[in-house]
Amino acid sequence: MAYLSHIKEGNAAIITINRPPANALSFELIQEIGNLLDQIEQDTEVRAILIHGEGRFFSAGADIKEFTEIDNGEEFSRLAENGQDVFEKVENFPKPIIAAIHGAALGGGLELAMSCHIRLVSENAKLGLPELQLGLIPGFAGTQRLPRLVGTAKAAEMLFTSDPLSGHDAVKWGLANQAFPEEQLLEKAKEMVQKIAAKSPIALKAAIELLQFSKTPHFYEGVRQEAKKFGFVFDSEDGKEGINAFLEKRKPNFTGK
Ligand SMILES: C/C=C/C(=O)SCCNC(=O)CCNC(=O)[C@H](O)C(C)(C)COP(=O)(O)OP(=O)(O)OC[C@H]1O[C@@H](n2cnc3c(N)ncnc32)[C@H](O)[C@@H]1OP(=O)(O)O
Repeated sequence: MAYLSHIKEGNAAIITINRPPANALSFELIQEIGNLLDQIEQDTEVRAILIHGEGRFFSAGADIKEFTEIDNGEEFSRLAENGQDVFEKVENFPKPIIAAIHGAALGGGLELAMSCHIRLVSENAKLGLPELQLGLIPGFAGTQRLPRLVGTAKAAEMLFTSDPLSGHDAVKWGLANQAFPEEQLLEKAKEMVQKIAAKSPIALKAAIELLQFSKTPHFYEGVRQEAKKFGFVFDSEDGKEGINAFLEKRKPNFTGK
């Protein structure tokens, strides 16, 4: 089943995520992102990429329904490592990737968006890492990428409260580059991707490689620790309670076990 499609417009590739109802990032969809990027990397006609979501949201995060198929924390840690690897490929991709975010980019959806080089948002979009609401923590490098963008204090507030930022506030905090009324977002994002695609692919690749040096060895150690702790919290009773509460559409009752 293909949840991603792409079309070429000039020297840009426009990727659409289409997995109703919420573009939740299933294991399969995350693999598809990696595979499609491998394909696009070889396509010399494509010099810049735009990724956006079909339907109501950019992406509401990892597929919480699939979490119930996972038996133990170790498997959950592997799920995190796999997502981290694909999103690292996104951030290291030799051609610029813009995320156009409407509706919501939550959890893994925001982690995907944060691994893109540029984020354009609709003013009313919701951007957040609400995993603690599920008794979990982010697992696709969100604990490391969010503070790089918004600072540690704001990242702590967003993690601890699970409250998302509006698109407007995401720009204020440096999480997004620019905000537009939702009906203009795609058009504005397409204008930007075409502007970037007109640049030298050699210079773009060099600029991306240089931007990666802002990631210190601590970033990679933090990402490794995140995957470990992602599995650890999954094994707690609170982790099960949070996931069940979401699926049963009720508030979780966390006991600290
Ligand atoms: C390592 C990474 C970890 C993670 O990413 S963990 C996941 C983090 N994400 C979240 O916790 C977000 C969860 N979703 C929500 O908070 C809400 O949803 C929204 C704010 C996105 C939308 O709310 P509303 O407009 O009231 O719609 P609705 O009825 O809640 O959702 C529509 C349908 O979409 C499904 N859905 C939403 N998010 C997810 C998801 N992350 N995984 C799987 N399904 C999801 C729902 O269940 C429902 O489906 P149905 O109509 O069949 O009841």
